[in-house]
Formats: sequence, C-alpha cells, structure tokens
Amino acid sequence: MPPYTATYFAVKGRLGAIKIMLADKGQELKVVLVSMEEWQQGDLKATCVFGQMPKFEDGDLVLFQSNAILRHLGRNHGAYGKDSREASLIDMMNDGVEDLRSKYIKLIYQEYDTGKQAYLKDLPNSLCKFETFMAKTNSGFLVGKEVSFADYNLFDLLLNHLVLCPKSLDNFPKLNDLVKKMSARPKVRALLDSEAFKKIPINGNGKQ
Ligand SMILES: N[C@@H](CCC(=O)N[C@@H](CSC(=S)NCCc1ccccc1)C(=O)NCC(=O)O)C(=O)O
Repeated sequence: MPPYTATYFAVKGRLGAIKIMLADKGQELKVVLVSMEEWQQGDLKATCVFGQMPKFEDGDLVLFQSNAILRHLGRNHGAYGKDSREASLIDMMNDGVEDLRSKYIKLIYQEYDTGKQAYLKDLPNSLCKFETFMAKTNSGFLVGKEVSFADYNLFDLLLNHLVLCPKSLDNFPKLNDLVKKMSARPKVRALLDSEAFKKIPINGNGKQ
C-alpha cells in the first residue's frame, strides 16, 4: 500500500508539483484519476472539503488544497528550510508562486485566445520578482541551500511557461538555472521522461 494517494483529474494541473516533489524524494504516489463525467455526478465532489481536487491521502489523513499538501510534504520530507526563518521565507515565495499560477490558470481557462499576447507581455513583471530574489539567495534555490516545496512548485510552473512560450525565461538566468538544476535531478528527470507523466496534458481544456 503506497503511503500516498492523490485523487485528481487526468491533468498535470495542481498535482504536477506534488508528483515532482514525491518522485525526487523517492516516495511512491498512487494516483486515482477521475473523469469529468464521474466528477459531474457529484458524489465525490460532495466529500471534498472545498468541493474541489486534488484530494491527497497520507494514511488516514485526508488533505485538500494543493499548497497545504505541498507544505505537509515539505514538513515531512525535509523540504521546508533549516529553521523557522527559512520556513517563513519559503511560505512567502510559495505564495508568490501561487499568485503567478492563479494568473496562468485564468489565462488558460478564461482568456487564452484573446489574452495570451498581453499575458506574455506582462509575464516578465512577475518573473523578475523571483529572479531578483534568487540573485540575493545565490544558492540556486529560492531559499537557503536546500530544495524546498516552493522550488518544486515554481519549477512545475516554469515548465508550463516554457511550453506556453519557449523563450519566456530567456532574460531570467536564475530561473533558467533552476529549471536546469531541477530537471537534472535523476529522479525528477526519470519522472519527466516517463510515458505516464508525458501523456497527461498540462491543463484540462487542451490549451497550453
Ligand atoms: N485552491 C485549490 C484549488 C483547487 C481547484 O481549483 N481544483 C479544480 C481542478 S484544478 C484546476 S487547475 N482547475 C482548472 C479548471 C479545471 C476544472 C476541472 C478539470 C480540470 C481543470 C477543481 O477541482 N475543479 C472542479 C470543481 O471546482 O468542481 C488548490 O490549490 O488545490
């Protein structure tokens, strides 16, 4: 019985960073895929605390909210900084990642056809904030000397943006280095190269 089970749609979406982190930490993850038809039937939705997925099970602990799941795994797998100061900075940066992810999701699901050009024009205003912060840390990670759950989250989101626009990180060397560094971690590389990971679309509407 793998220690972790995630229940989600057949998309990378808000499960991608969780999958990457668990792979890198050598942890098995059982994924239960839910079709839109099953979801719209309503029974599973009614059991979800906020009526949404991903749902994450760690033994008898059931969690929702992708960032709460990342923090839970960060606490339990040494990816939440070396002390409370670093943990607070990691929380701050992960909230920044969530802000950018929310903008990305809005583009993909609500504004893709008319808003992609404007989104990409404005994107550097978000990316530069992470670039500037990472230039000060200078460890190759967002905070401290070790990888944190916020790094996995940012890495997953940057991969999405490289699909959206392959040149999106060209003016951001620290972010480019993070993508290269994370991609080169053997267990991350193995996941990203796996057929199972590659066959799942990034988003649920075919846009990327
Ligand atoms: N704050 C939550 C947000 C969870 C969330 O938005 N979940 C979505 C799926 S994650 C996502 S990126 N949604 C974008 C649109 C989408 C909907 C359904 C399938 C695929 C994508 C969901 O369960 N939608 C179904 C519903 O609300 O009834 C979190 O961080 O987990």
